[in-house]
Amino acid sequence: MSAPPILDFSPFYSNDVAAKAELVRKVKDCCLHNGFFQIVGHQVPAELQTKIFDCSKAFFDLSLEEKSKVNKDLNTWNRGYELLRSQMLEVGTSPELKEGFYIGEDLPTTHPYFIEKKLNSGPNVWPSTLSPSPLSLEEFRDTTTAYYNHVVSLAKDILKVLALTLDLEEDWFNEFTDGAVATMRLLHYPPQEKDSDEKLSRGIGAHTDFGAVTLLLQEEVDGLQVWEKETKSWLDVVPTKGAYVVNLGNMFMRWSNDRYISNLHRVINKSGKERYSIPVFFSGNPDYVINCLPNCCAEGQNPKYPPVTVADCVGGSYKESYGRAAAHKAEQAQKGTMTAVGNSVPIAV
Ligand SMILES: O=C(O)CCC(=O)C(=O)O
Ligand SMILES: [Fe+2]
Repeated sequence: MSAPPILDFSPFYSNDVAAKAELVRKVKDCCLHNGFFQIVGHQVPAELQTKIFDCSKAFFDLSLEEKSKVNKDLNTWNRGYELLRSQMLEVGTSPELKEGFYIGEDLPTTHPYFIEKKLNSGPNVWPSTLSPSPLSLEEFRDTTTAYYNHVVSLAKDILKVLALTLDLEEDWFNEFTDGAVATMRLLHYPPQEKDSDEKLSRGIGAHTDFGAVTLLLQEEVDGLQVWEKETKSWLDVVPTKGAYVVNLGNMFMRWSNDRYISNLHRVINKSGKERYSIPVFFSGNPDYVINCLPNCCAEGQNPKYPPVTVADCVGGSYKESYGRAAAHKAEQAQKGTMTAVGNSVPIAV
């Protein structure tokens, strides 16, 4: 088996019943194998994909002082700038060589999700300048918002296909996708130093994603790798222009009673170039209760996991990973090897 296969998603939008059934079959194979596939033939405009990378570069080119004005530590609902080395997903490695900018649905402070502190919900935060980039702040906001909406809509279409892979009605996930929370992060991975310790250095450490499904757009620089347990090796996911790398998260694996896989992946940027990528994490309606999916538990057997709300399932994983980075940094600071300023990232759920 090689890197995640590239599937043509366009039959989902056509009347070609046979081609759609074939797509469903291929997606199902991937879900059972390692939970990763790539798609082309979606409806996210190529032009928007290019524009959002321009926005991402303009943001990360800002001075640290400017980026720090929208530091995500300044709010508790996971919006804004995440410093280099804030996260540590792989136990035993160094904090990760990446910086990020989090955007979600722009909910007003009067929205019930915000009032009730529901999973990563609240207003977006925006930089106050993009200078010297020629992009205006309005273009930045409009582009990132339009892109986010397109990808969230694609995620819902992918869930329709996932329903079909489980012999369920196409709209089976509607209650889960209505009022869903999804978080997008613009990511920038500076090139790893050539002499950095390979065993410890990570753009993002080996991890599985927390939510239901992740849709990732990579720019042209590679670095993403997916674990293959059969050969115990890391497979490179070479960027394909315009394609989404789609993977199932831990919550979907739990939901399917471990029938479908949430697989390990990581990023090591050895290219010597700046790497940019944009994952969108689709979590679902925070109040929805995840309870073993139909056709995922053998007759007469009990599901492996008790019911859990989306908010508890996804929120718990966030807390754990950021806590790990904070603890590591505190330890380093105590040893006098690193300052502990601005590293802990509390997440409200
Ligand atoms: O940047 C990438 O290619 C992967 C990012 C990722 O795995 C994540 O943010 O969870
Ligand atoms: Fe990931």
